[in-house]
Amino acid sequence: MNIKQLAAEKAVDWVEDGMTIGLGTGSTAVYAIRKIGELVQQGMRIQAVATSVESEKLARELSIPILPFAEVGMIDLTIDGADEVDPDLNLIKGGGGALLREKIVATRSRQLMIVAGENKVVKRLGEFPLPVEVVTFAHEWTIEKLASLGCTPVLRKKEDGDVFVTDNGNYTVDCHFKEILNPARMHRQLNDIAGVVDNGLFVGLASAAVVAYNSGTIEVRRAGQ
Ligand SMILES: O=C(CO)[C@H](O)[C@H](O)COP(=O)(O)O
Repeated sequence: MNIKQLAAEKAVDWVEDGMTIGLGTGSTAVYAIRKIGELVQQGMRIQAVATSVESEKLARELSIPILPFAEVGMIDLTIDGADEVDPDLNLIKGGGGALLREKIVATRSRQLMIVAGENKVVKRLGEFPLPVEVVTFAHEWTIEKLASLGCTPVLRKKEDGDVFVTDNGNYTVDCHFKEILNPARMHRQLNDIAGVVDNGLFVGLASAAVVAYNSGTIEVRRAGQ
């Protein structure tokens, strides 16, 4: 079993009968969705919301009931991946292009549990290029503003060379900072730019991280510990 699967399946231990679950996006979160699908097959009563079109499609294939947003009060538990996790459980997310929906779901969740291999754990955020979702209108100007914050911004493209468009019809700009000294301040500065919809810094949102190591051990880190 690879470390993504190890972490993701461990996190599903926290899923209980009757819960509303937030389904994350990405290659690690997929393992959690598949495991949750098995629980549903076994008769556990779970309802879910998804953080991307892709995750919703997989959930439906696995017969996981997807709730309309209007019918959801609080989400009990969201299980999602991350691109970087720092010692305070601040995160960079959005490598898979779903940061906005992931953040909306995270902020509606009693618990956000991050699942990650040890390679995602860092001392300081920023080595991974920070994804920023921007509206398409005058995105060239928004990119100039992003550069003024000290990063090298790169408009995300697909392998075929076309610009990557998010599930929300926006663009993603990957901002190469190398290091982000103050994630909370950077989060505010980025979202203050007109044209920015949101950015991939998740500050103070994660309640726990399940980290799997190549040795096969699993560590559960809790926020504030
Ligand atoms: O934030 C995300 C998608 O927007 C993903 O959770 C993040 O990119 C990690 O992906 P993976 O598990 O494939 O490494």
